[in-house]
Amino acid sequence: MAKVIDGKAVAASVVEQVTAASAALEAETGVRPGLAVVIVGDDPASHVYVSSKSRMAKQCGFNSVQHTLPAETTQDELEALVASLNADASIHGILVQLPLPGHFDSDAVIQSILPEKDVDGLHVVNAGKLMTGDLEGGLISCTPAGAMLFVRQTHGADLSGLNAVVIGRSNLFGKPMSALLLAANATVTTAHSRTGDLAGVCRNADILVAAVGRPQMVKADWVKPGATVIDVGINRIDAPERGEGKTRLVGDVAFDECAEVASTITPVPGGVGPMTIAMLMANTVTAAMRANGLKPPSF
Ligand SMILES: Nc1nc2c(c(=O)[nH]1)N[C@@H](CN(C=O)c1ccc(C(=O)N[C@@H](CCC(=O)O)C(=O)O)cc1)CN2
Repeated sequence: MAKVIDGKAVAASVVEQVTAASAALEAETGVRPGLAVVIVGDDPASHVYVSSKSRMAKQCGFNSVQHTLPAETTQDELEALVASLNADASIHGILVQLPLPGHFDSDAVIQSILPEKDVDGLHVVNAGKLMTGDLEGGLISCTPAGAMLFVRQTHGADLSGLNAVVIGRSNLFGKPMSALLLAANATVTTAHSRTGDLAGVCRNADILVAAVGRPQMVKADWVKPGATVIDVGINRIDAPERGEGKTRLVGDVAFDECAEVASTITPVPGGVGPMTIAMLMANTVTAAMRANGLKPPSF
């Protein structure tokens, strides 16, 4: 049976470090890190995530501001709000919860955030810094940064000689995850829905990262014996065994069978998910410290 990574415990230790850094910043400069979270529309899951972000920001000692906008908000109105947050010196981090309702040009909204306040790490300036191996100068997308912390805790900082396969090529996760693994010297394959013999490609991975959004797609015979398996999927499926109409969360990995083959594996829930919010806090204190001429700790 594989070692199961406790994402909640790792996230709690990141939050503890962030809280200490936030207190130190306030003691030295009188400035509290400010995080503005913007949500548009009624998506229930997004509202749960945003509430958790605002709550966690307060717990870290931040000035936490939430803007809740109706689904009918226009592109111009949303970009005007971002512009006002860009100009607000008390706000060091801006996050626009995704997905936005269908009528928005999400990329234009993200690119309107100042790169130094882009705590989601999605602005082209931050994505470009990551791509060119500048891991200290920009802000790194939260979920891949959290997943990478698990990889570092398992394999150390240098992944020379290891094959890593990332299934998924989104800007939010797959591309930055591949870039982080490459920067740590892994030999990286970014696989996706058009990859031929996906199972065979995955079987070559010492580190297998699944972010496809298809419940329990990765099976035991896709996993190299002794591999590290990181599951980024969050899928809600029917769970009639729990009663009529009940559901449960599963990842992109068939956990029970893959745990028999892997040496280390993340669960869903309680694996990568909690790291997303913890690393958002880390990015916010990082942005606030930089804005005040201080060197942030590395998380
Ligand atoms: N602007 C952004 N939008 C979205 C991001 C993001 O990083 N930036 N990521 C996801 C949603 N997300 C945060 O926003 C998020 C997803 C999951 C979790 C989490 O802790 N999951 C738990 C299970 C939660 C549950 O019970 O439903 C877990 O995996 O243990 C936190 C944050 C899309 N949008």
